[in-house]
Amino acid sequence: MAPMISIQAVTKVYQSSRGDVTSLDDVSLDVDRGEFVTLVGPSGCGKSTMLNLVAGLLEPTSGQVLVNGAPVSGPGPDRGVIFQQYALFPWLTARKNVEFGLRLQGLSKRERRERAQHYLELVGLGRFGSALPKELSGGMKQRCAIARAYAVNPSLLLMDEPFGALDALTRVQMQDDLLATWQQERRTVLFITHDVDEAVYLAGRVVVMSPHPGRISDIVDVPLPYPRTEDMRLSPQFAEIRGRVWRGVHHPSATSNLRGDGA
Ligand SMILES: Nc1ncnc2c1ncn2[C@@H]1O[C@H](COP(=O)(O)OP(=O)(O)OP(=O)(O)O)[C@@H](O)[C@H]1O
Repeated sequence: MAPMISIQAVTKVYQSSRGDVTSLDDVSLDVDRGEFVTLVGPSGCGKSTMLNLVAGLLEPTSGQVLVNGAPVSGPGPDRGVIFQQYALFPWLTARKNVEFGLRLQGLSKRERRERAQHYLELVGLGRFGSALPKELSGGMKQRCAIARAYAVNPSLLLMDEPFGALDALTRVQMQDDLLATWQQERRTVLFITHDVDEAVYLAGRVVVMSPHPGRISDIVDVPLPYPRTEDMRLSPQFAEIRGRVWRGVHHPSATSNLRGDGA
């Protein structure tokens, strides 16, 4: 079976007023169905560019991106995208926000309502369907955005720093909530973060990127089972994996020779 995502020798060059900027340089990556992969790296290493290429919001300069075996030629309902800013419609209730994407799928009013309720419950907002976004906390808004993305039943979730605007405690809670949701309805997830701890805690595989030009400098397996727990987060094994990812992010030249050695 084809991998869910196949990024094949992709280079992306932006034309800007300051000349050409090579954002991604000959990057290849396959992600299997049901995998949770995090992308981590310093600012400007091309994480968002990579996610937007998979989302179909950008086109590669060379190389190709396949989703489910087919070349990406634009956005589609098979891919749900969640950005740092919650992007909820402020004039719609939480339920109507979740229902919004379902209208395009031609579901009846009753089906839309049931599906929205199911996903609101899945993210712990079952009792907040009639609340407006301004009545929800930052974490609740982001859970609502996740419910909306899940409800359209995408096979792939693309998340660009979704917890970046949240305080540290809410963030940890959101990580557990997201993993719980993912374990129940296993979608493939590509998740961008600056936070090394978050990258390791969530992922089955961490892809470490380095900038100028953007490349993959290391790929680190996280062999910890799900569900992930606080004890795991505080374990020596976690510390060891985090150490390797940390070095990859902060001292990219030291780890770049690891690439491809399967270590
Ligand atoms: N529209 C654009 N025009 C010109 N250059 C761009 C454009 N978008 C991104 N870039 C450049 O491409 C490089 C990669 O940007 P990208 O946003 O993908 O990185 P990132 O790793 O997601 O960064 P951050 O973590 O800060 O969001 C950067 O050098 C950036 O300045």
